[in-house]
Amino acid sequence: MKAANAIQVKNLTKTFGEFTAVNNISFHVGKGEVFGFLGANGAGKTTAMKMLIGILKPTSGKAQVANYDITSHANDVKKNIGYMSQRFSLYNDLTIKENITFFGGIYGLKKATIKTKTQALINDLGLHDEANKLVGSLPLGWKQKVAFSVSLLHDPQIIFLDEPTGGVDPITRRQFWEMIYREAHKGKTIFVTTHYMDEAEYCDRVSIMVEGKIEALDSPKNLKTQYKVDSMNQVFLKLARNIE
Ligand SMILES: Nc1ncnc2c1ncn2[C@@H]1O[C@H](COP(=O)(O)OP(=O)(O)OP(=O)(O)O)[C@@H](O)[C@H]1O
Repeated sequence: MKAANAIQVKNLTKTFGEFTAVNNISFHVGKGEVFGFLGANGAGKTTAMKMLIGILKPTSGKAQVANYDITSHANDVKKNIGYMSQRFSLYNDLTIKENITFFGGIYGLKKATIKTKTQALINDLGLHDEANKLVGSLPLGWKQKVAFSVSLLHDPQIIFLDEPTGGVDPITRRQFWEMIYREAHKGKTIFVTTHYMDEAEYCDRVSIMVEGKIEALDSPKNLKTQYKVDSMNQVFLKLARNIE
């Protein structure tokens, strides 16, 4: 497996009883790449992502994340990745500062580092007036921006984002993607699932999962050429919904 890749997946499969949720998928993600992981509801994205972040054991196949085997070195994988999901991110009943301190502690950062990082994060996001407010009182878009920054506190090489912008307005989504690009330019690898096809256009490469299998994988430009359509939305509809 090539060391230059941040993620390397070979014949990864997960079955639940008779049902195959992830069916023999193989792909790689290069360092510093923004990789979109798409699929309709139930296609198997979350199951695949859970295996890659080391919390679900594959039935068969192999994967390396940050050069660690996801089965034999799951704890090393966890230390070297950031994770953020739309469903769970921050504690609503803690302030922004308290959330940063709490997660910094979980990531094993020293007190002084947490203090410096807290200030940097608040400065970067321009959240001086909100730093001592409960996260629950913030608009969703702001929560997600803070959650993304918190997922970066321990300086992970790879960041997994599971529908990070679900339910967020278009302007905030655009700002969120600017944050993603900034991290990619620093050399971080971004693995992101989304249901927004305009966001798929922002990815360097995109894979589309259908019923547990990866049916397409290429840059948005090449996929549009391959499927002879003008948008990623049409590519997705052709594949995931089987519409001709
Ligand atoms: N623990 C489990 N036991 C049995 N079936 C499961 C389990 N986890 C997931 N599945 C099934 O595997 C399939 C893929 O689910 P998964 O959550 O990975 O899809 P997804 O692509 O992430 O969908 P969504 O976009 O809705 O989150 C679904 O049919 C789901 O019901």
